[in-house]
Amino acid sequence: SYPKPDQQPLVSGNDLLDLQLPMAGGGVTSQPDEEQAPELHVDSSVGDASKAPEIHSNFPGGEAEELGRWSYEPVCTDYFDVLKGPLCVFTNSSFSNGRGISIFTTPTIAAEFAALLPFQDPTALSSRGINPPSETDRPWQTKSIPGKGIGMLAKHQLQRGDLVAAYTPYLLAHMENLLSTTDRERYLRIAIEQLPEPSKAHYLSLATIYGDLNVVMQDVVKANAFEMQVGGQMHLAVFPESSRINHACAPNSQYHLDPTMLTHYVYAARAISPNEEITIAYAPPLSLFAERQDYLLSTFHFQCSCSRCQHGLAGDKAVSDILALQWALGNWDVNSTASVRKAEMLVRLYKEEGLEAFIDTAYGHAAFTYNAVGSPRGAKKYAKLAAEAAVLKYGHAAPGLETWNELMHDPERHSSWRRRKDG
Ligand SMILES: C[S@@+](CC[C@H](N)C(=O)[O-])C[C@H]1O[C@@H](n2cnc3c(N)ncnc32)[C@H](O)[C@@H]1O
Repeated sequence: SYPKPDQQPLVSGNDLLDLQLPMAGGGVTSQPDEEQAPELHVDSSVGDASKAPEIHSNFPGGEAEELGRWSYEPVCTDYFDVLKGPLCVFTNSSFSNGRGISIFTTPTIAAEFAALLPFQDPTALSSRGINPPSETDRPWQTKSIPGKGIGMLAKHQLQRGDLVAAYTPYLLAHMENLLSTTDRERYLRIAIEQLPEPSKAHYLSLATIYGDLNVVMQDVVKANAFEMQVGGQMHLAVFPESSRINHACAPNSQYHLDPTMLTHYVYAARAISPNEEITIAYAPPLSLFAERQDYLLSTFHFQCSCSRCQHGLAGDKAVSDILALQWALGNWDVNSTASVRKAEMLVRLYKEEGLEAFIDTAYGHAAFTYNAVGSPRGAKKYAKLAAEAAVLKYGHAAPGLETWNELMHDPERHSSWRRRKDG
């Protein structure tokens, strides 16, 4: 069956700050949860800094060669039983031609980071077009947008599938709830201070939610971080260039993260005109108007006035129609009302609602539905589209690719073949 397409939410569900900051607010940004993909069912308060513990280095081992790949001796917290180690700041200033990277994590996980290709091969990122150094190599520029702060605009025409941005983070921070806000701020400050000067200044120029200088390092994380899992542990990552991409409920772009390359990719999900704003979804696209508004207001402190939100409650009809169609198409019981007409309607609704960034779900349902009524032509067509859409959304390790391949090349062998009598 086609595995669940969890969408990487923009910044994530960690409650850094939330437990301890005296302000109201939601969690660190989280990428919108994706609607379940088709599945074939056969049967502290911000305290006085003087009270913060002395920061000391207790990096286990500490041998020169062990430290060699980090530009500074790691600065560590006390040992945490639950982590089986301390949390330390690891900085590599020469990472990606002097862009730099700081990681706040355990020494064990830091060793896993250090084993990744971008740390091992200095050309691994540049040879793949990641972190392009020159502005002329970028298809985007930034501009102040009324009511939204800074935004990212297309410099020229882009087509669906075109790469918009591919960048590594300046900061990766273990998603823990062990430190007080004050202590965490001290370590994150060291992480940012140790970056090369332009990167540090770039980090500090990014948007914040609260605007409280006492917690500015975490505030930037809250407004800009995405979740990235490395070493079996979720980390929050700040990708400064892509951080300028504002939200829309019908976004023209989609992003995914590749933890092996430590890279955040953004692709055009539909045609984008020159000077059009590039947008991604911070909120789950198939949630209702009020739910999206609540989420964006509580988590990011802004009121969304995007095209879908301007339709307000009227747009909810399309959401419930989409959900109802997906439910019907995912029902494999004998009494199912699934049909190719419904599958085509689902694809059309995704396009009409501007949800091309999430259309893999609709294409997947259509591929199964055509195959289930014994139409290999329709199954192949939609399996190909589902595969392309899944790669755009998840990258080359997208879930379900094997299924789409099988349906593309040998639909009759797939368990959905002729599973429904008529369409
Ligand atoms: C990741 S940043 C995006 C870039 C940001 N505009 C900047 O100036 O750097 C997230 C913040 O941008 C603003 N933002 C993003 N999308 C928005 C939208 N659709 N309408 C209004 N503000 C938005 C909010 O202040 C949000 O907390």
